[in-house]
Amino acid sequence: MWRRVTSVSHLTFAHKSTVNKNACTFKCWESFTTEIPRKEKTTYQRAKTPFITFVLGGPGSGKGTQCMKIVENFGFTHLSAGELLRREIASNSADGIMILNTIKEGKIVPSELTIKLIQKEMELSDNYKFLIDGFPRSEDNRKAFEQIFGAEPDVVLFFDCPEDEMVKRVLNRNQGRVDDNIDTIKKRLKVFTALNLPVVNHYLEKGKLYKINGVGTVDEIYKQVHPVFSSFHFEKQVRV
Ligand SMILES: Nc1ncnc2c1ncn2[C@@H]1O[C@H](COP(=O)(O)OP(=O)(O)O)[C@@H](O)[C@H]1O
Ligand SMILES: Nc1ccn([C@@H]2O[C@H](COP(=O)(O)OP(=O)(O)O)[C@@H](O)[C@H]2O)c(=O)n1
Ligand SMILES: [Mg+2]
Repeated sequence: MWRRVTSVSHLTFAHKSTVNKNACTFKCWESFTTEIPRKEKTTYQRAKTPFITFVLGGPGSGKGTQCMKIVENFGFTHLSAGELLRREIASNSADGIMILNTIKEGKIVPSELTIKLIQKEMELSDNYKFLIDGFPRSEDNRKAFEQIFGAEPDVVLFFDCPEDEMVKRVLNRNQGRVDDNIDTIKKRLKVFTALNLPVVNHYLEKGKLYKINGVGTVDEIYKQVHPVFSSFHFEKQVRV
């Protein structure tokens, strides 16, 4: 478990919101104080100011691979939206069949459902630095997140990779995923172009986007990623 040792004056991350400050003050407070063991609430949870990174890019662009390196180097908690949805399918939840069919078709699961899964993981975490990988995948995802969390990301990484390279990587991924076949990949690429690129452009206009060239070795790509995070001052943490 990680605990921040410096004192923090912000009780919520309302200061980051340009969307709905009241919603943020209320909803984020509520969000980070539910389902947390009582003794944690007053000390650590109050001090937590989330640092949110969205990780965008087409299927196979290397999001998950680079997230692992960011976790190793900067102590982020990695939340893959796709992984959370696959876990939901595996748990035989009421939404499982619908999620499975949506993923097989390369389409986007309703935003509220994905956000609920992300929010639950954030509540359960002792960390304050989050990599939200594969989200938002559409303007609807993005707007729903802003509405529910009342906050925007601090950083948005976008892995820019040519389609033929992404297809090659996905077909070699060998993780037994139902959507890693050529038919579904073609659909996912279409959905990516139509729905994800507007999100990329939104964050570009807001000055939050870090566009990374997704071609090269894993280490070559990480060399572009590392400076994005080393330019931020993260507060010291100690293990307790
Ligand atoms: N720079 C790279 N060069 C070659 N293969 C890569 C690179 N980065 C990741 N891969 C491989 O490509 C596949 C897709 O990478 P992944 O990180 O799962 O992408 P995404 O999460 O964007 O779909 C994986 O099998 C991974 O090991
Ligand atoms: N925000 C999200 C993320 C993923 N998904 C679904 O989950 C699938 C797999 O997402 P993923 O992020 O694991 O896929 P990769 O880009 O890592 O290959 C997507 O193609 C969508 O069908 C979604 O509906 N909404
Ligand atoms: Mg992935």
